[in-house]
Amino acid sequence: MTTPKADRVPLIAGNWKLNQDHLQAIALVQKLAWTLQDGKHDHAAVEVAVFPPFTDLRSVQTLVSAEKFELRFGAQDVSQHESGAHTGEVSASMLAKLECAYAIVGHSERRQDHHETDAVVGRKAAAALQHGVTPVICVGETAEDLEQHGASAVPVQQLRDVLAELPDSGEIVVAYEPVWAIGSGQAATSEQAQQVCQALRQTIAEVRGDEAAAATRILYGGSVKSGNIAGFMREPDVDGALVGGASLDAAEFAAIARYRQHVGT
Ligand SMILES: O=C(CO)COP(=O)(O)O
Repeated sequence: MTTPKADRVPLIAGNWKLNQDHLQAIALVQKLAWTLQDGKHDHAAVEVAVFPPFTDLRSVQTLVSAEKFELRFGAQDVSQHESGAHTGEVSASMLAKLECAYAIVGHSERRQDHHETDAVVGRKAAAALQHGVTPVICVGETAEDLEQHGASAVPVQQLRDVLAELPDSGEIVVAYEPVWAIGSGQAATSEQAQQVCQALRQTIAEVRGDEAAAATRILYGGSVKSGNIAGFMREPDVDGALVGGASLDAAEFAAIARYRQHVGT
C-alpha cells in the first residue's frame, strides 16, 4: 500500500549517540541553527531535530528556548518505568518537563548492548506516549537476517511486537535502520529503503488503521549523507532520515536538512 506523502512533514533527525558533552552541544546547536537560518531553511516544510546525550538536554532546551531556534530535540532512550528504584534510568515525565518532543526507542545499539527486547522497546514507547513524548521506534535487520529472511521480515515483526504494547492512538515515528548500514558507509539503496518502509506502513495500517498509517512518518537511517539523502526522500514511503555520524557536523547535517534546495525536489 502506498499512501500520499504530501501531508507528512519530513523529519530530519540527528542521533548524536555517545558524542558531545554539554558545552560541545551548545556550540553544535548554535552552529546548526545559524547555518539553517542563513540557508533560509523552511522549518514548516522540513522539521529538524537533534538527539543529544541525556546530560546535554537541559543545556539544549535552555538554548533553543532562549534563542527561539526552530529546532526540536529528544532523548536517545527513555525508561519504561515511571519512577522508583531503577538506578540509571530517566523517565518520560522527566523528558516531557525538559520539552523533549521525541525519544528514540529500540535503537539497534541498545538492543545489542543492553539486550532490549521488542516487549521492552514497546513499553518504553508506551511510557513516552503517556507523557506526550513521541517515540521514534527503531527497527532493522542484521546482515545475517537479510541473507536468511530478506529485508522486510525482521523489521516488520519487530514493529508488530512493539506496536502490540502500545495504545491504539498517539503519534509515533518509525525509523528503519538496517544494522548493516549503520556507521558502515554502506547505505541501503533508496529502492531497498522504500520496499521496507512500505512494508512497515502496511503493518501500521493492519495494527492501527489506514488513517494512522497515512499519518505516520517513517524514516530511513544508515550512512545517510548530503550526497544520498535526496534519493531516499524521493521515495513515496520515506518521510525523513535518522542520521548518526553526519549529524555531528553542523554544515553537513544542515545540508541534509536542506535536501530540497540542493536538488530542487
Ligand atoms: O544509527 C544511526 C542513526 O540512529 C545511523 O548512523 P550513521 O548515520 O552513522 O550510519
